[in-house]
Amino acid sequence: MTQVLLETDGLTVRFGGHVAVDAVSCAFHASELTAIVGPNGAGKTTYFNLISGQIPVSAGSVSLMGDDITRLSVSERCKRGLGRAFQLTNLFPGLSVLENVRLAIQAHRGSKASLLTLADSHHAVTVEAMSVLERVRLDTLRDQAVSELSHGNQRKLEVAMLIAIDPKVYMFDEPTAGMSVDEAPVVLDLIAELKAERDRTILLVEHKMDVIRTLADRIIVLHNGALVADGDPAEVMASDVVQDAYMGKELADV
Ligand SMILES: Nc1ncnc2c1ncn2[C@@H]1O[C@H](COP(=O)(O)OP(=O)(O)OP(=O)(O)O)[C@@H](O)[C@H]1O
Repeated sequence: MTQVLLETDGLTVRFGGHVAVDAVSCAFHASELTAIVGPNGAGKTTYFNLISGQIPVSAGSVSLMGDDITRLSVSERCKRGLGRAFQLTNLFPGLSVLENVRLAIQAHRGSKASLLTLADSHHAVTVEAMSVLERVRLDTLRDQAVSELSHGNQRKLEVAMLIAIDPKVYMFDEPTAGMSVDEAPVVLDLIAELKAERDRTILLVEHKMDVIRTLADRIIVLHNGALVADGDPAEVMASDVVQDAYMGKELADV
């Protein structure tokens, strides 16, 4: 088994009396794409929010490459290699496509950029940004203001900005939602490439079964905040527990 990059142990959050994520223990490995599925309100987005630090935990812990990051801020987690698309990297609508990616790269480089001369740094960042934009097929729109992009292209730009900061763990929450049929494959191909090329852990919250079938190495199922199934996609999707969860039946016997 490959290296564990991310792990949650007994991860729990309560909102008043409601347990939205209930003692979820799970390890995620390098080069593995895990789809997180479950019916509406199962706790998938809340589990993501706990991992990325958007909300504090009630109990349990999150570890990244063996380090406990449970008390770290969103930006500290990001610096350590946890990258979440669509919430982490806010777009700057008044700036161009290229400037948005340049800013992501510069923020990621931080003090390292000061080792280069200003002119060299500017050129290097532009070259890197253009290479990322080519990957998401947005290079021809480099000078367009983000506010003028289609919804699908804005989401592709968010993926580009995430690739630019090169995280160890990628978190995607329904990455193709709202995209047209010709836009979605570009993003799905990219996600598949990231796993193969960069040896990264990818977590994907997804409802679309065709996307899960194409990309997932593993599926975990949340139901009423608890982890109720974990394993090979075909077996998990065929299991009684998943059939019951999606049919909204009781899972008292799990
Ligand atoms: N900040 C909050 N305060 C109170 N309850 C919350 C909060 N955030 C989430 N919840 C509740 O926690 C439960 C899990 O919600 P969550 O959005 O994580 O589910 P989900 O599996 O992502 O659903 P969907 O597939 O519809 O996006 C829901 O009952 C939701 O109402």
